[in-house]
Amino acid sequence: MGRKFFVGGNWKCNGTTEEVKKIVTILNEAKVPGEDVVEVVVSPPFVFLPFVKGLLRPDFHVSAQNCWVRKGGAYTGEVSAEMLVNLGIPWVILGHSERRQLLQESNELVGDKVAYALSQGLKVIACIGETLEQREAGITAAVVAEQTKAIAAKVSNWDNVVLAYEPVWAIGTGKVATPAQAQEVHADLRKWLHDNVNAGVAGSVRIIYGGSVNGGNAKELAAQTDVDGFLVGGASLKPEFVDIINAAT
Ligand SMILES: O=C(COP(=O)(O)O)NO
Repeated sequence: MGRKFFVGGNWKCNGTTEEVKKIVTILNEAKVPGEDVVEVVVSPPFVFLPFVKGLLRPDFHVSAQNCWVRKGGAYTGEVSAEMLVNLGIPWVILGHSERRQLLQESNELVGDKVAYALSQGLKVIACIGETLEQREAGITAAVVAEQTKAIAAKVSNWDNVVLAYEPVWAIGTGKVATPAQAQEVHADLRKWLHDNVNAGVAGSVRIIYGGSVNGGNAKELAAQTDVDGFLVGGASLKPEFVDIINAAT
């Protein structure tokens, strides 16, 4: 396989200057594997991005949590991909379920956002995941395939894409997917990529899991063949984020 382990920390809409300084100090002092083993990307709110980038250790990287779908301009409140590039922010999370649910971001819009961000030179953590109702209805595979298809329809080069499977029912609930549940969906996604994109992309794209990952469950999840890392929410704001990074080894 040879896929480098990836651990993302999605801080969501959290933090004060003091809190951010504390988190970054913990990260800067953390004993973790080298970046040849695990890639660590933390995603503060926009307002803290340059601040965190300036304080964070050089082997960790920063990500935005979203960006606009086209070139900047008369779009009040939006932040463009060009602005992130201008600030030296290399990554962006797109299609997070909280934006799909709360802001009605459609599969097509997410696909367009991913394509535009890549076109501007950003690396993308593209999020997909089913709701509890969809899982209970037995349509998880179809839902995540549809979400991935909308991204694949607009992406020609997957080198700078990490796919994050985040079951909505596991986000912020403490109800983490079992290792078997995560492995099943990740394997389905890798097969979908193999059958609908190509074998090279299927073998190289990192598919990471998000949804109530913590220091206690990360190791077992990381041991799954097709789990290539995590996108961590709540626990990324705590010292246990370091334990999650170390689950890579
Ligand atoms: O939304 C998440 C996961 O959040 P939690 O770890 O808090 O479930 N990652 O983007």
